[in-house]
Amino acid sequence: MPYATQPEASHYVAGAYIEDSAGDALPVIYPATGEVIANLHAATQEVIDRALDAATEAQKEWAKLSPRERGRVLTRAAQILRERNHDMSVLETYDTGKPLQETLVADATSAADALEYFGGIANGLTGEHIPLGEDWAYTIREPLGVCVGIGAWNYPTQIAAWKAAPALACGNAMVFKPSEVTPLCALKLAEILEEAGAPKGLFNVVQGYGAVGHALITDPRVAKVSLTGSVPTGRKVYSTAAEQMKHVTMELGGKSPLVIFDDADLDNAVGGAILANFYSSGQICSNGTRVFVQKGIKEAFLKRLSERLSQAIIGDPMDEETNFGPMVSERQMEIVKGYLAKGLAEGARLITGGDQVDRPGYYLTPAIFADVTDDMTIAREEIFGPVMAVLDFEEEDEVIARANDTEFGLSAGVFTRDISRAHRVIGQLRAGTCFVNSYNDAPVEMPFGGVKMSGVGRENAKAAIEHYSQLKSVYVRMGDVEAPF
Ligand SMILES: NC(=O)c1ccc[n+]([C@@H]2O[C@H](COP(=O)([O-])OP(=O)(O)OC[C@H]3O[C@@H](n4cnc5c(N)ncnc54)[C@H](O)[C@@H]3O)[C@@H](O)[C@H]2O)c1
Repeated sequence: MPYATQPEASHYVAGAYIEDSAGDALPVIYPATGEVIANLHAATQEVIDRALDAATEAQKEWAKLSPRERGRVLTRAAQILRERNHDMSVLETYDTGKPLQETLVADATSAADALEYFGGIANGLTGEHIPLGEDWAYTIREPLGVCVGIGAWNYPTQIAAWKAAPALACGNAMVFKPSEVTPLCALKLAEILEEAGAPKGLFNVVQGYGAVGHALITDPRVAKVSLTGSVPTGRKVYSTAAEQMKHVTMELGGKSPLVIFDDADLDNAVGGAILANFYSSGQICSNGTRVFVQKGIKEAFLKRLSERLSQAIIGDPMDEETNFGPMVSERQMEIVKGYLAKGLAEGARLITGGDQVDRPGYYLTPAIFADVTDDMTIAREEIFGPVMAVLDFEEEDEVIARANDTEFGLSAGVFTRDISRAHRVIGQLRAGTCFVNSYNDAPVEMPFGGVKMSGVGRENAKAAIEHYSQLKSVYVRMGDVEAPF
């Protein structure tokens, strides 16, 4: 292996790599070959304690710094990340299997964007002055304390940074637990933050399965948990956090609608549907996997889509020509195969794809089902793989009702040349993150998150500040106190 994928140790705590081999084995598998590329261990309670103690100590000092000084550390970390973009992208590809063509532009770069953004606004996080006649009040925006971040496996660098950047900007410390499937990238982020001047213990990484996540969120030293994961995990984590009244951010799953009207620009709509279903081999929470296509454009849409899909270059993700990589794990590939079989059994028409590629690793060709109906399993459940379901519709009101008929509400998109219709429809779709004539853009300046079962709270943009800080109100009396006795 030309690139060192085995880290010095499993965890990064208080500014150093530490190991405790008593923890459960955590092998790291390269999805493109099935090879083990690193051997780690899940954190033991001792490691968890050390991380939470270090974070508690570091947070006190960090919160005393001026916001400008905190911001400067984040901005410097962004710069280092950009300088190391190539190595970070290679590591992201080893961790996830996503093609280097993607990771070079979407992962460490997005993480750097977040650090830069929150570094930039740190010194603008002020309270307000409230005039009350002679008296007055003011508010102070205070940190929460120690925050726990728990990640999913599809965007390991980005998820870690999207949580760390606003948390640290607000004066919090963080203990981050990456997904057990992709544990490598967050360790590098911890190194870089410290190199940029973050105090030891401010951002710690502990590895582990769900039990480690559970131990972190039940610990009284923790003030907040931000989870990126599935709805079933979100339910558990939210209810556990509620027992100690902890703050939460929940970035969960989706089954988002992409609505294509027959006046849409065909190539843009097809491009949008590809981005909404096949980028990162379909392993994106906000994907528009229910593609509602108006009857007038349906056949042309399917034809153009099939043509463009034949241009997918499936292969070695380290080859920059490759634009479609493997699934993250054998388990995920088997889950997706199960959905493909259900789609066929329930009567959907497979237009193309869905085959396991004859090579090592966990490759499935991108699949399109047409004639999908609302009640089919592939139209109701999150698949988290390269499977597009195309559903027909005729009327605007009809498609809005059907698009909203889901427990999820993460994202939604509309393609049409009629600008009034675009905004009218988006206005009625129950989703947190929406797109007009586009899909899956995630600039850090725009809030990201879901409604209904897809989540609570928002990441990115100024909105994230609300979720990593709390207001203290102070009433100031200028005159004498009048008491009844
Ligand atoms: N909304 C978003 O921003 C977003 C982004 C990416 C992925 N996702 C969602 O993530 C899911 C795929 O990721 P996944 O398979 O890693 O999700 P998952 O729910 O299986 O795991 C997510 C994380 O939670 C941890 N975990 C599991 N049980 C836990 C428990 N009881 N207590 C604390 N932590 C626990 C896991 O170890 C992992 O780190 C999909 O549903 C996808 O939609 C959402």
